Amino acid sequence: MTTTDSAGTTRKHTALPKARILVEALPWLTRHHGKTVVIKFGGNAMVDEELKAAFAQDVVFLHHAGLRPVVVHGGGPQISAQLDRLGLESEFKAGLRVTTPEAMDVVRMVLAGQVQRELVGLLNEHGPLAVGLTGEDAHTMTATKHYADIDGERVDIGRVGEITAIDTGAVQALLDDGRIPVLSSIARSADDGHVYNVNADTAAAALAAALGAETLMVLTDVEGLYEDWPHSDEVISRLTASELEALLPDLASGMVPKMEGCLHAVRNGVTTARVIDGRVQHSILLEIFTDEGIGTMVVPDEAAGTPEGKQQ
Ligand SMILES: Nc1ncnc2c1ncn2[C@@H]1O[C@H](COP(=O)(O)OP(=O)(O)O)[C@@H](O)[C@H]1O
Ligand SMILES: CC(=O)N[C@@H](CCC(=O)OP(=O)(O)O)C(=O)O
Repeated sequence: MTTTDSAGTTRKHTALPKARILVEALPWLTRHHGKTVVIKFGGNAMVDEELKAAFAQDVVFLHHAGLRPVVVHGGGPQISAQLDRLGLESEFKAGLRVTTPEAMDVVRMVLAGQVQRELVGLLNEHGPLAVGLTGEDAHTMTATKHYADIDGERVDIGRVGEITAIDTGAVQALLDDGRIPVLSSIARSADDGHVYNVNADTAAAALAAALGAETLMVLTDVEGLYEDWPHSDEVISRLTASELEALLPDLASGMVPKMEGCLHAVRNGVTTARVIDGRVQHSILLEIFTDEGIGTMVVPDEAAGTPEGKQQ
């Protein structure tokens, strides 16, 4: 926009579009204030340094905007790379890593010792905010051994866990203290004392439900849930829990735990679960604070009649 004053001087105003963006954020700031948002940062979305730094900025922004962000991180590709360096194979069944006791040591080392440390470090460049923990800490997550269901058969896939209980005490205390909890998806079993490898999408969804979060946001390396993957890249922008349930048997690999997690979350009190493209810089801010919803949004059946778009 330009203006011309009485002396005939023309000035270009560049600030207005920036102000518009801030004003557009106002209703979303009001709506989300004080609400808990669980953000799952997938290993495949952690592709470069700039993206990781932008992710940290977004999470810190949410914190300063009055939301209560909780990060659950993945690290599948990072675990596979380390196993490979050690000459150990990566095998997946039903979308889950077959985890031998030897591989479990590597999973724990990479998630808690490498990926979590890196994210905590990036967040803490903005202040003393992030505190890392695993599901083992303060019994935040308790697991039991999970068996994969492959064509109706119960298959042993080693030290893979499913969550049986969540104690939100430590996470709530950190949030109340103005911190940003960063969780690795590892949990101890109360049955046998072993530490188990839990899929990070499943862990994030279970935590979102236990915390009574408003939003579960899953950042990955695709635009959202594709309708006919891998044949088309048409993203499903919104679907209800029942619609998602009907789709689940046809989903493949990495999307299975993600969409099962979204379903679990919205069936257990979370208002919306979203799968968004973590390769887009500042995708979290775009999703939370602007009118343009991106990715796939899952809503409870009761919300079926509400308008399209970011109304939840
Ligand atoms: N219907 C689908 N829509 C989108 N992606 C799909 C679909 N089915 C399978 N995928 C695969 O799921 C992958 C994401 O899951 P995953 O590799 O586990 O990522 P992350 O590390 O983010 O958890 C995508 O890169 C894609 O290859
Ligand atoms: C049981 C199981 O498969 N656990 C995952 C845990 C990490 C994870 O989920 O990472 P992403 O989110 O990056 O895929 C694994 O070992 O790869």
